[in-house]
Order: sequence, then structure tokens, then C-alpha cells
Amino acid sequence: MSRTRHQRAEGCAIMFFPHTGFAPDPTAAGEPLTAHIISGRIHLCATSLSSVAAESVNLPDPLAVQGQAPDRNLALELVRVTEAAALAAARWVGRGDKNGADQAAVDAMRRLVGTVSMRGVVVIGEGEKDEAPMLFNGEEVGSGEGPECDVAVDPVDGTTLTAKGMNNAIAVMAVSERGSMYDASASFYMEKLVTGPEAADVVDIAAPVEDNIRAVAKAKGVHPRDVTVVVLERPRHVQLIEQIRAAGARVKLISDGDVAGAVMAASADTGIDLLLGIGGTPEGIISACAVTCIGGAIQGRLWPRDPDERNKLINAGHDLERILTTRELVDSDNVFFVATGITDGELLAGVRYRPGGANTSSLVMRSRSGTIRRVDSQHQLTKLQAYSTVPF
Ligand SMILES: O=P(O)(O)OC[C@H]1O[C@](O)(COP(=O)(O)O)[C@@H](O)[C@@H]1O
Repeated sequence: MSRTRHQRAEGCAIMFFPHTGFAPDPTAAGEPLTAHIISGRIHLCATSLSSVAAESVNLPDPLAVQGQAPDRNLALELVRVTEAAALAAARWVGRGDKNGADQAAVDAMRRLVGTVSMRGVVVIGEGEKDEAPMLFNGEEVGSGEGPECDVAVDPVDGTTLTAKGMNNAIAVMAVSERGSMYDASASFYMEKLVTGPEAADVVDIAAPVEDNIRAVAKAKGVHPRDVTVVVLERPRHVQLIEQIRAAGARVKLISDGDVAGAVMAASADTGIDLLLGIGGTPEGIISACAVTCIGGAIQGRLWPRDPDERNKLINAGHDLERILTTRELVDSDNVFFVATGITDGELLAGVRYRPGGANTSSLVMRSRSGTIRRVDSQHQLTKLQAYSTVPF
């Protein structure tokens, strides 16, 4: 960040936090103030530099003029969208109807996303327009004002988990600058490798599984037998699982939900060191948004299901040998990722009902600041039901 001699924050009060800098408080009322930073001191003036300073604060020099005032964190608004999706889907937990759960989450997400000030275009959504009446690829979402964004949604990652009342179903959304997300239109599946920051530079999806496990173990300062690899339990992964076991590592099989798996593989203290295997391409791009926020790496390679799909991908200009890096999957330094638990999981608690309301647990991340928040919300459903169009 370049140093600015004069920083202005007109129309808002300035709150100073001794160790974290200062933040505009948009809720503050009263006469507009202008903040001028001169020789390490903030001067709060009524309107201009020439005015008599209303107040001044001594600041340590590095805090005085570095960077700029913190800007808006879209993720803090987006979390309402995944909360609504999770609350709506949670009504369908264990009812054996995965489409019902998905539709409820889509409806809720679409109603809430209109409140977010952005000019979003869904690039990872519920499919093509004719098949998906809402949140279809290409749909414009948001209030129509504000930054131009790519939007990726997965109203329920784990529709089967939700239908069966099983762990780890989440509602997910990611937003980044317009044009920054990889165009995965023709691709259904992707081979994926995800790990955290320590091992990000030593893994290679094209290398043998054993080499990657050794490299991760070395980077983390542990033995390969201490490494845990999360894998979707699928017939296509039988050989992969054998290879992981042969390398001495531990395997954690999940029946669905590899976005949560990717977040756990990239995050510290989850007990998961690596995600390997083939999962959905849209989920791969959403995972790349999470990894951009957390740190670490995702590597992907498109994985056509049959010769027909292979030809389609090649005709669409895709190089099937190409290893897609985190940056190629989402080419942005300003990525927002939010997820809310539908059912209980290791990453997030699910929706919990109580008299008159429900509680949700969410993960709220932004890559530019690197801030990772956990947001636990208490919803007063009896109040919300009185005016909301979302069937909570
Ligand atoms: O079930 P498949 O066809 O192997 O696809 C794997 C994908 O399905 C999921 O497990 C769940 O996806 P859905 O919620 O759409 O059912 C994803 O997390 C994963 O990427």
C-alpha cells in the first residue's frame, strides 16, 4: 500500500483502535467529519483542513499513514444469504427428498442475494437457464449497484447428506471480481488436490500419490503415517485409496461434500492434511475461492467421464493435461467465501432449532484481508416469519 499524506473520510465518524488502525463507522450520525492525517496524528475536523481540529489523537508512526481505511467486506453481507439457504434446507433434513432441499435453499438464497449491493453474474450456479429457473448460469444477481462480480453458488453442497440427515451438508457462496473465475461450463468433474499453506509449494497433482504424501509430511514436519487424506468414497477412487494406504497415510472417507473437505484440508487444526480425488468441477472452483482466502493450494485437472465428454472439452478449447492452479481457478486478490452448516459437521455446526428460533454457524472469509470469521447467529423465527418471504 502506498503511503498517503492526507486521508479523507468525509461523512463518517472515525473510530480509532490502537493496534488495528481505524475504521469508518457508517452507522454514526451527526455532522460530517473529515479525517486528516498529518505527521502521525489524526485530526478530526468539521469540514476541511482549514477548520479548527475538533479532536486529535497521537498515533505511532506506522499506524498513522499506512494504507487506506478498511473497505467493505462483502462476505459480511453474503453470510445472510447462506444462513437463509441453510435455514430453508434444514427443514428438509432427513426427509429423503434432495431436490426439495435444494429447491428450498435456492429459493431462499435468491431472495436474500437481491439485498447485497453488487452487480453479480452467476458463473457457477444451478445449471443452464432452461433447466434452472433460479440462480442459473448467467443470471444477474445482487442489488444492481456496487462492484461487478462473479458469483458462485452451491445452495446445498451435500443434497444427499441433507436428504439422509447425514453430517457435513453446507450452503456455500463465493464472490470475486468480474471475469476472475474459471469458465468450467463444459466440465462436470475435476481431479483435485488441496493442501494448506505449509505444503502448498511442494505438491504436484501429476506426481505419484506417495510422493505427495511424503512431501506434505516433510513440509509439516511429521511422518507420512501422521498425514490424513480426505477422499470421496466412490468406486472411481478404489485405486487411489489403496495408494494412500500403501504410502502409510490415513484415509478419511466422506460420502459427499468435497467443498467442506477442501476447506478442512487447507485449514489448520482440522486433522486433515490433504484432499485427493475426483469431484465436481463447480465445487472445485468454489474450493479454490476458499483456498484463496485461507492460503494453501488447490490443483485441478479436468476429468471427462467418457470419450464424448472428452471430445466436447477438447472442442471447447480445454487442454486436458493442463494443471489448473488456485490462481487459474480464481484469478483475483479480492475473493469472498461464506458457508453455513445445514447438518452438523466437523467444519460447521448444523442448524439447531430452539423454542421460537434457530441457531446457525457460518464461516466468513475474505482473501484480501485474510480475515477468517466464525459467525454464530441466533435467528428469531417467530419474528422473521411475521414479515419475511423466506419460509423459515
Ligand atoms: O457424487 P459425485 O457424482 O461423485 O460428485 C461429487 C460431488 O458431489 C458432491 O459430493 C455433492 O454434490 P450435491 O450436493 O450436488 O449432491 C460434491 O461435494 C462433489 O464435488
